[in-house]
Amino acid sequence: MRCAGWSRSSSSACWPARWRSGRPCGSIRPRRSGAEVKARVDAEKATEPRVAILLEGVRKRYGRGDTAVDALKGVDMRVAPGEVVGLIGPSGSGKSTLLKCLGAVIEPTAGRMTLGGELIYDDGWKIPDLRALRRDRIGFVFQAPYLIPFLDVTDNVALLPMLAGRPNSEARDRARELLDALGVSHRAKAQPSELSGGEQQRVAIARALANRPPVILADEPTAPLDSERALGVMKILEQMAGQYRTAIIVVTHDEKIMPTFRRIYQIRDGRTAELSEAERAGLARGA
Ligand SMILES: Nc1ncnc2c1ncn2[C@@H]1O[C@H](COP(=O)(O)OP(=O)(O)OP(=O)(O)O)[C@@H](O)[C@H]1O
Repeated sequence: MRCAGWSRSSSSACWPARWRSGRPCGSIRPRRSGAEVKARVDAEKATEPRVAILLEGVRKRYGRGDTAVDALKGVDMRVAPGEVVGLIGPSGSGKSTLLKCLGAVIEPTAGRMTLGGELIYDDGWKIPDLRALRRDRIGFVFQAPYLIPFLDVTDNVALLPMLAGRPNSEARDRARELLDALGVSHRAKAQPSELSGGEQQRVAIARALANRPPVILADEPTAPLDSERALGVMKILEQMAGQYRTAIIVVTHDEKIMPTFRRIYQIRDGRTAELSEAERAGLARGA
């Protein structure tokens, strides 16, 4: 699938001046302890909605008249907070279209979509500010990390919370906590070009989590990686989903990671079906 490059909206003109000047921002505050993080996650768990992503009869028609294409013909899907779900399907089956609808990049034609307990689409958008929805409620992870080359690792992660209006110190604290959780805190001051591919992908995952979105959409996140690294990325996504109660949908063709999913949706000819245990086992064997 083609990636909707994260950097597209990242014109330097709209960034805070302190980044353009290269000066460090925010004060250094002590890291949160593991117990504090756990207490916060437990508190969030107690009040979280039971379904993070609910799609009901989502349809998407491109074009009109004789040339219309019904890419989605009534998609149903349910993902719980903290769950990592696979989405597979042959080329042209509608995977990209589904991610774009869910990511509020394109508008569906009909149906209902609920995200983090909030109805965002019901035969029309229910949210006035789709840009804020994408920035604050949905994290994106792509095949390539798309880190901003002239910001250090911490600023790459802190950027989104700052754009969402968080104070510098809080945004940077959050970045440090995530880099720590992902095992790359020792690279916090490095430039992206100084990182290995695996480290860059971890930073990209930290960035996707930075606004604590209820949902992450991951588009072929392991495609260019060898088996060991691909399984490493999936393990991290699982851990992060559990720790931050984020629902993650992973679009993939990658056979290596099929055994890691407890649930897989298959999209075929614009409709979704959840694979049975036997079908998942068959996929895991490469059958
Ligand atoms: N902008 C568009 N205008 C018209 N038709 C489109 C558009 N985008 C996608 N389609 C069509 O919608 C259908 C689903 O396409 P989509 O890109 O969602 O599939 P996909 O499963 O992501 O495929 P792939 O794995 O090859 O990326 C295809 O028939 C495609 O040709």
